[in-house]
Amino acid sequence: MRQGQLDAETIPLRLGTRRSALALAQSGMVARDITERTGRPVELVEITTYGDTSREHLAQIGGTGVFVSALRDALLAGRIDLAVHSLKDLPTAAPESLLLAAVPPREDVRDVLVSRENLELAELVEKIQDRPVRIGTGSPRRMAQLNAWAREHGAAIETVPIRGNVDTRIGFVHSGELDAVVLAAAGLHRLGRGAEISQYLAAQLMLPAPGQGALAIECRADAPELAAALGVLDHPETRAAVTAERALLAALEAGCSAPVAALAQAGGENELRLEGVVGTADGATLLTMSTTGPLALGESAEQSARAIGLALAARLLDGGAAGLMGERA
Ligand SMILES: NCc1[nH]cc(CCC(=O)O)c1CC(=O)O
Repeated sequence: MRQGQLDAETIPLRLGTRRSALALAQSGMVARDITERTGRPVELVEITTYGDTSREHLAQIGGTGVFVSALRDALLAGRIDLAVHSLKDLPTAAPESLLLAAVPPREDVRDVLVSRENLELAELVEKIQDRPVRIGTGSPRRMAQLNAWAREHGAAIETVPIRGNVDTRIGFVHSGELDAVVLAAAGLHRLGRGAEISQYLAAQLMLPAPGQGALAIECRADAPELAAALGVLDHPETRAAVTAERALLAALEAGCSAPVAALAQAGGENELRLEGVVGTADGATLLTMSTTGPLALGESAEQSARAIGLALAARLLDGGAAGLMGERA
């Protein structure tokens, strides 16, 4: 215990983070933000997760949720006061003992291509005629949409499952093993590596993952005062958007095991427009639907956003999503 510190507000908040460059960058930004906006000092506590050390493919060790559970364990054990996650890695089922204290403003939601000679997708296809264009991604969602694009354009693309941190993935392009990799713009921006982006993929080509580009700041439910203090970092429009996207994902997870993409964006006149894609990883089937609903803020915000996600999920399931097989994005 520190001596002479009677004022709890001067004791640093312990912010749990993964040790990857991206996690440290994200956590550092949130830590600075908290200190700036609440005056409270924050210290980073590095937590090693199984996902950081395992060489197995993500799908084999249960998806990106492995990154989250070690942080949640540390929260529940009282080793840290708050955790920062990439929202897209957060399982849709939240433990009741934890609170989503804040969802800060979203970064760029798009996926991007980092490619050899800085070429765009169409240019790669044009240039490489003697073999399929090799594009690295371990995400069935990205595979589905890349393969659907290839079918539509009569292009030969081979999606190559890869994993690892941003450096490792981009390294496959520099080594010549792959022609391109697909990554989230948000991660590269936060790492200060936006200059390496060869192409921003439009949502019509590559709808992002539910929650992509957004962060989640989580704390224990038995710390309501801390949750309220962290609430100054919350961006209600972003929270509403990711709530709709994640409600859609949760409903589809219950009904099918196909890759899912979803993006909600505030439109004019206080509307939230939600688009969803469900497909097969080979891109042979891609089901795309959208809906709009009220962008409610305040008391009814969560329920209203969830309803939009559930409504679109129901339509997608009706439209055949339930019959699509494959792995989850
Ligand atoms: N699944 C890993 C992951 N989780 C969050 C991001 C990027 C940052 C974000 O989307 O918020 C990434 C890397 C990527 O998909 O390129």
